[in-house]
Amino acid sequence: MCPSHIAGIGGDNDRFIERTREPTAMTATAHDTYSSDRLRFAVMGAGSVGCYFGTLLARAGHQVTLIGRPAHVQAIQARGLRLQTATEDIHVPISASTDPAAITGADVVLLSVKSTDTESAARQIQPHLGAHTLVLTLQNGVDNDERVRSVLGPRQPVGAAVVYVATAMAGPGHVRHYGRGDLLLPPSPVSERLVRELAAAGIPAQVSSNVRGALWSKLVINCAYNALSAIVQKPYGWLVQQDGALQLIDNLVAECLAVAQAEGVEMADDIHAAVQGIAASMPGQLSSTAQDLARGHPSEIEHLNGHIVRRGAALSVATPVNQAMLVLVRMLETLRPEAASRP
Ligand SMILES: NC(=O)C1=CN([C@@H]2O[C@H](COP(=O)(O)OP(=O)(O)OC[C@H]3O[C@@H](n4cnc5c(N)ncnc54)[C@H](OP(=O)(O)O)[C@@H]3O)[C@@H](O)[C@H]2O)C=CC1
Ligand SMILES: CC(C)(CO)C(=O)C(=O)O
Repeated sequence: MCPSHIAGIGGDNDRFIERTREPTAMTATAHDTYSSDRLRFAVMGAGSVGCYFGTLLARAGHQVTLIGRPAHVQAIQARGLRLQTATEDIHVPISASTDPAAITGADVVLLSVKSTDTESAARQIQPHLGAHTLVLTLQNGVDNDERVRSVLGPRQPVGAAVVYVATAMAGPGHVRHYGRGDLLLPPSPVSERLVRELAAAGIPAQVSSNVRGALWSKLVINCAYNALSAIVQKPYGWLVQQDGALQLIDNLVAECLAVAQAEGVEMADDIHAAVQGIAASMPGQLSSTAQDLARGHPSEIEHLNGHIVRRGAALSVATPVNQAMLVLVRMLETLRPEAASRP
């Protein structure tokens, strides 16, 4: 389901970008310094977020390699990546591979797997990273950068970005964009340059000294709505009209804020306004957790309400309402179609 508030779905005005460049695999170079030309990117996890940002960067002339699953890679190799937005529908030639070794030579790796796959993705790229290569997590959840660091070690540059976008894969090699598309980046030696080059590619970005607070704000929003929307398979506008739902959401938010405070997080936004704003601005939207459950995919719940419950337990903050959401979604996950068909 698309976030109908943000933008209409792009019309089918099939506008194709000419194949001015053949897709090229990233070439192995002595990769201990940033490229003096445009930064070279790799995307680990060519799903909707990675394909969206990767496509804009490739269109702007950056060398970009997508690492993804075979069906997406085959489609991208055959036809380029199809990006459909409210205003355009384009195919962009872009290098794609199923082999993580193809990231060799990247200055920046955009890690855009789901939070459930963070460590395994980090392990797969590790042998192919340059000493200077920045691994930037483009994920929901507040500890992906730490988890990547725990695999790659303290010497590898690693940072978390906050991703404000609404995208979905519509089919192999076909990404749909529904709204926004901006990034908040952590300070790093390459961040100012990244901001400039991202802007030139049509990706608004800012450097923030409080990415953690912004990630936590997103986490609180996710904890407020995602499980609830998943459990009843209903969009946010419907949820908030149900008797008692606003109180339940308030209770979820209060627990999250108590954990955040105990963690010493400086929240980046007026969180109550942000939580209310979601139902008002995305009334027709189902949460990503609801969509994952509906498709029989594992959800990121362990990194949303699950994170609050684990950190709450460690910090002696009670989180019974988040725990209820977590346990209910876990139960629904065990009932998902493929799980049910397993012996
Ligand atoms: N979509 C959105 O609008 C937004 C998403 N986010 C966050 O961004 C992150 C990415 O989300 P999204 O792009 O929607 O997720 P997707 O599931 O669309 O993309 C992740 C892709 O990575 C693939 N993948 C996982 N592990 C590997 C691997 N080792 N090698 C190759 N490919 C791999 C997955 O394949 P498979 O499914 O087969 O495992 C999947 O195709 C999430 O944390 C999400 O919460 C944040 C803001 C908005
Ligand atoms: C902001 C929100 C709640 C929008 O659906 C989201 O991030 C999600 O579904 O995971």
